[in-house]
Amino acid sequence: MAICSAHTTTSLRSPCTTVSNAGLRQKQVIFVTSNRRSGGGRRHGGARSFQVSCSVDKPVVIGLAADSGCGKSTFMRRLTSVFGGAAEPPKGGNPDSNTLISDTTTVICLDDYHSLDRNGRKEKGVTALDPRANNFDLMYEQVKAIKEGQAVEKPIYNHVTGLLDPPELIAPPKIFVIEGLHPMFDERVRDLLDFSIYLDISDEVKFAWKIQRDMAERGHSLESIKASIEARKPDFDAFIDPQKQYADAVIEVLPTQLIPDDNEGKVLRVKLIMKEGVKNFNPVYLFDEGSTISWVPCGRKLTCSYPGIKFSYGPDTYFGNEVSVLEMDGQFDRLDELIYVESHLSNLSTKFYGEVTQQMLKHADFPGSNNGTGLFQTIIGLKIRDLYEQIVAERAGVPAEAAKV
Ligand SMILES: Nc1ncnc2c1ncn2[C@@H]1O[C@H](COP(=O)(O)OP(=O)(O)OP(=O)(O)O)[C@@H](O)[C@H]1O
Ligand SMILES: O=C(CO)[C@H](O)[C@H](O)COP(=O)(O)O
Repeated sequence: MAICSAHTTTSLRSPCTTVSNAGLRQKQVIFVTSNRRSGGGRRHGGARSFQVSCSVDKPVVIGLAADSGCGKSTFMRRLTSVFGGAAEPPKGGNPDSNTLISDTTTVICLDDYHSLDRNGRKEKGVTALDPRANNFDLMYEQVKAIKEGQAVEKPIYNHVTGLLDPPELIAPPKIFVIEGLHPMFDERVRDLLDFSIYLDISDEVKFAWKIQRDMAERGHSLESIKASIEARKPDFDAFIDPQKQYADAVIEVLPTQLIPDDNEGKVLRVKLIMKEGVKNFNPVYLFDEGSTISWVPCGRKLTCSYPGIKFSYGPDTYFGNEVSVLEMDGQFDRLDELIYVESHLSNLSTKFYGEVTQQMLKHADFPGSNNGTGLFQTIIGLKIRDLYEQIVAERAGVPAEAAKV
C-alpha cells in the first residue's frame, strides 16, 4: 500500500520524505521501477534509480563547491543545524559512507562519483580533481533523478581504502545538497541547482588550515603537506577554481588587512559575495541597501581586542555579474555580543530577532565561529532555509508564510 497516495498538496509536510529519509523502509514506500525489468531499476554503470510514487515535495537542490579541507563539512553542519535535528550517515549502511542524512536534508559528497579509484588515478597519473577521474554522466543522471523525486543507488568512494564500494540507496529528501570538488563543473549538473555556493579559500589560509588539520591531527609532515598542495594546484586552477563564476554566493577567505604583513593566518578577512537577481535569494545588507559602507563596530557595545573588527558593504561586479559584497575583517572576542552586529544587518531571513547569534553560540566550538567564516556560513544557511520555503510555497500555490519549516 502506498502510504502517500492520499497525500495532497494542501499539506506541505510530505510523509514520503520522512519515510524515505528514515532509511527507505521498503514496506512503506512503493518503488516504480523505471525500466521493464521487474524488481530492478535503470542501470547507470552499476547504480540504479527508482521512482518513489508518493513524492509530493520534490527536492530543492543545493551545490557547495570547494577544495578538500576548505570547510565544506563544517558548513554542512551549520546548514543542517538551521533545519534542526542531527545529520548522520545512513543507518545500517557502509560505515565509510560519505553521506549525511537528517530529517530535512541529505548531503552527498561528490567524491562518490570518482570513476577512478586511488590506484587507477595513480596508474593514469591523474588527480581526483581531473574530470577524467570523475563520472559526470552518472552524477548528472542521479542528481536529475533525485530532483525528479526518484531514489538512486549511488556509488561510494571509500576514503579509507581508496576503493569504490558497492552503492548505497539515496532517497529524495526535502533539501538535497551535493558538496565536493565539482558541483558546478558540468553544465547539466549546474542547471539542476536551485542555489550554489563556492568556498574560496586563499592559498595562504588553505595552507594554514591544512597544517592545522593534517599536521596536528593526522601526523603529516610539513613537506608532505606542501607537496600535496603543490601537486593539486594546476588541476585546482584548471577545474575547481573556475566554478566560482557560476556560484550564487561565494565566501572568500583572505588574510587580514588589519595587521600589516600578517603571515600567521589566524585573523581572517572574509567576504560574502552575493549575486543580484537570483530567484528566491535577496542579498543581506548592512545599514542601507545598495550604499557603500565601512563600519568599525568596536566600542561600547562590542568588545574588540587587537586588531579589532571592520565591516564593509557595497555593490560590485564579479565575473561580469552584479553582486553585493559584505565583508568582515577581524574576529569577535565575545560571541554573545554578535547580536549588536546582527541588529545592523538586514534581509537575514531569520525567524526571530537574534537567530544568527543563537546559531553561532550553539556551535561556538566549530572552526571559524569567532570570525566571518562562521557568520557568513550561518547566514547562507538561513538564506537556504528561506529559499526552500519560497520554492515549496510557490509549488503549492500558497503564501511563503504557510510553508515555513
Ligand atoms: N572557518 C574555519 N576557520 C578555521 N579553520 C577551519 C575553518 N573551516 C575549516 N577549518 C579547518 O579546516 C579543516 C577542514 O575542515 P572541513 O572538514 O570542514 O573541510 P572539508 O572541506 O569538508 O574537508 P575534506 O573535503 O578534506 O573532508 C578543519 O579541521 C579545520 O582545521
Ligand atoms: O580531493 C579530494 C576530495 O575530498 C580527495 O583528495 C579525493 O577524493 C581523493 O581521495 P583520497 O585522498 O582518498 O585519495
